[in-house]
Amino acid sequence: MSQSYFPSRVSSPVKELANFSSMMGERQLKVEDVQEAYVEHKDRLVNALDSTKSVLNEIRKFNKEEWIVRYPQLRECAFAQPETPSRLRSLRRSMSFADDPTSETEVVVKQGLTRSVTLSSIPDAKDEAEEEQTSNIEDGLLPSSDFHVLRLDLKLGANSSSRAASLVSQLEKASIANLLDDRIESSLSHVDKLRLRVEDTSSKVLVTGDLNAGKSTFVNALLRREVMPVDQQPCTTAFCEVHDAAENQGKEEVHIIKDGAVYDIHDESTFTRASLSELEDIVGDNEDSERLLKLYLADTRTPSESLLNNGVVDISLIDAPGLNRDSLKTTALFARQEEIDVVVFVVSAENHFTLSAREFLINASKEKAYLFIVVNKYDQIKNKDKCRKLVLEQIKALSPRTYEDAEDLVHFVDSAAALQPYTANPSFDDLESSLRSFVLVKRSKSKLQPVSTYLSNLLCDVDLLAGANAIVANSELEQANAELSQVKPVLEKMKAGRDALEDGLDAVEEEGTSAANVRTKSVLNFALKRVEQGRLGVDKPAVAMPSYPGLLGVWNYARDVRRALIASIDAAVKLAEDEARLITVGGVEKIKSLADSHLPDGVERNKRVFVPEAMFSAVRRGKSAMKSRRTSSHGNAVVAGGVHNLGIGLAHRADLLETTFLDLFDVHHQFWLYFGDGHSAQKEEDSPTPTALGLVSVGVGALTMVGGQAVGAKGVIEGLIRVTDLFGNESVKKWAAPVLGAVTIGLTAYLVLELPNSIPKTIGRRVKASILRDHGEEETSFIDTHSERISRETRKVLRLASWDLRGRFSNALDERGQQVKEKEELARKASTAKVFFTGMGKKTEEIRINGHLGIDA
Ligand SMILES: Nc1nc2c(ncn2[C@@H]2O[C@H](COP(=O)(O)OP(=O)(O)OP(=O)(O)O)[C@@H](O)[C@H]2O)c(=O)[nH]1
Repeated sequence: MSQSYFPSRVSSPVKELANFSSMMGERQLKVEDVQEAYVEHKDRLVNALDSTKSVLNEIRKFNKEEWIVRYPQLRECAFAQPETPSRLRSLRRSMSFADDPTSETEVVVKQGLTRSVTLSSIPDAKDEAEEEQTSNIEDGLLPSSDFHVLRLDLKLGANSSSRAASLVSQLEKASIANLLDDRIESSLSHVDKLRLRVEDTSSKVLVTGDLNAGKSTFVNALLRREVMPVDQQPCTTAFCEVHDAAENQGKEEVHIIKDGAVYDIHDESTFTRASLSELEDIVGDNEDSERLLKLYLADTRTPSESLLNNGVVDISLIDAPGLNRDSLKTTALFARQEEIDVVVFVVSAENHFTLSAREFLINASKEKAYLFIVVNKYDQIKNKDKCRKLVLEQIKALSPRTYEDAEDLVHFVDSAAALQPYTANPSFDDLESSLRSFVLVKRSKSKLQPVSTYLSNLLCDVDLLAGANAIVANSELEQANAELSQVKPVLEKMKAGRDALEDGLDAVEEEGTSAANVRTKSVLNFALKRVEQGRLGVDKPAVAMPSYPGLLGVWNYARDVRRALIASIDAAVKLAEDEARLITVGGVEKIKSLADSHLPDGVERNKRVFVPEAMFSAVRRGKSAMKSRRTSSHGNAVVAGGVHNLGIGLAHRADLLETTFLDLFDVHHQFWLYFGDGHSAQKEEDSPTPTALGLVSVGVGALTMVGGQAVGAKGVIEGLIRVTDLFGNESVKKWAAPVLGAVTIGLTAYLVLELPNSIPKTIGRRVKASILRDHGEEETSFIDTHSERISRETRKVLRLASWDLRGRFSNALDERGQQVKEKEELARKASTAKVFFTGMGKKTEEIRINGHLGIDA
């Protein structure tokens, strides 16, 4: 089944009015039937006009509020396949739009009473259209693929400059839609006028003919009253228009229209009133000027008898002057007027057609194919058959179509006799009946048919417009849906993954930060422990542990050991930072992979390259920072630790590098290790130079150290007390001093020999103590400060990276959300438009069927 935007044409509409002419041929035709058919036709047309109006208004409203209606342009299809049958090729059109002339779609345009536009890619539609087209061509309907009524004059003509033409092609959709709206608006006002015309029941019958042919007598016979003056000498030149007195409030009267005035029954200034009895004089007085008189007559006969008061159409009879050279032009002009529905030509059976009559008839038959001919004074003719034959032959030559319907249109009568009361005059009755039907048929042709044709054309245009727009709407709907099917899942996926991304980023940040923290603590803990033991804090330090140069170089040795140990702490901090860098690199990589799995294609990834080396550095701006500046390999970057006096850069601190005597013999340490509370020792280490007490302490220290190792602290103290006691004894004094001196010297020698081992430990302890003192004297403080600093920096970098991803994700989400919203809106509009335009095709079809449009009435 083909996909068509319109229903298939419903066939066999009622054809009463189409059969009017043939009805004319039926002698038994009843006047009432014709009247009824006319009224039905009129009512159907009025309904069709109203429905068309509402359809046009709907399009205008839709154009303004919902959808910019596109204006299609159809051209002979340039790209139809050569093997396509020529008949089918004639149906193919290349459709483009005025606002987009370059994009062409091949369509099949079904033309005829109805019109549909179908995509040529739909095979069934081609076959259907082909059949339709063939039958229409056979019916004499020529194919036309352009607009009839709603045509927009977008082309500036062949002579227009190419610049102007290109301007036209660049017209925007909206401006073309506005032009279309204007066109529809003017069409609507035309529909209003047509409605007035259809509803206007007045119809004029012009009675003219040769001089003295008996026109006035004929008019009087139709009225069954002697109203029009007969036998006027010389011939009258006035046009007497006879109306039903009902139009003049039932009053019988003559209105003489003033020269140059446009007659208005309600405007006294346009005419002068006179009584019917004055008519003869008025007509007689107006011999030289062609005046128009309005006669209002009361016709008392029933509607089925009366011509004037027939109940359907307000017929007015116009008794025109007899044709002569002077009046010929005026009468011919009069006959051409649009409101003249029927021309009744009165010819005398005695005289046949004069030269003026022939001239008039030839011209009139061009304008009005059928003429109603009254051959008057037939009673005067002896050889009636011969006369009839001769007259008909003349008519055949003058108006062939009238001749064809001669039985209805040519009447041989005796008008004078029709005026005789109580006299049967069947031929005149027959004439009257035919005339009345003819007036209605002609009226149908002259007033209803043009309306019907206009409506048919207009509805065809609506079909074309709706069909083309339905195709556009459908393709926009398909496109919007296709785009939605791509964009929507992306949006859904992003929405669904939003929490996972948040959790993932939080986890990366937390894990990275905590890993850096733990790792720093472990590295520094390890390093400090080793330094305390007199070993380097890291395995591969930049500054190696010096080798012991001997007693003479002990001072330099101590200084070098101190420097190496301090540098190794620096190295440990650096190591912790390096490890944090690695952790950060890992975190950044994880964030990248989160970006890959959560950011849709086409979203730009973070282009900034992460430089781990840039971590733990900051650009110094303040002067105060100059003190601890430490230029790194990254230009102005200063290692953070150096800036904050937190560790890295210890090897550059003069206070820490200063070597003291206590580095050689840490007497206080040893002493307080055994005798103190373990805390006070540090206080004593503030003194950078050896004091007297310090020197004395060396000996005691050495003693205690030796004693501590050899005999135990308690034993040494007890020994010392005993030694003190001995000094009180005079005999002991003599030998005790040399012995004590010798012991001291021995012990000192021992300590000196131990120096290569003890110095690193001593210095290590002192260095650790100094560093810890710098950091609030809490052993963990130094480590915590660094682990916090390093983990904070790690968090900072990871947070920046995740913020960037969050930002990109949120922007992409908003963008996709917006896209989906836009596409959904597009799809909604296109879907509404598709339904609207498809429905429009159905509506025009209904109007056509109900209004019996496109039928030759
Ligand atoms: N016998 C006979 N005489 C008729 C007939 N019709 C008209 N007449 C006479 O013909 C004469 C002229 O008739 P009018 O009706 O005045 O003719 P007209 O065509 O109106 O004349 P103009 O307007 O002057 O051209 C009158 O004397 C009528 O009585 C007819 O059918 N039979």
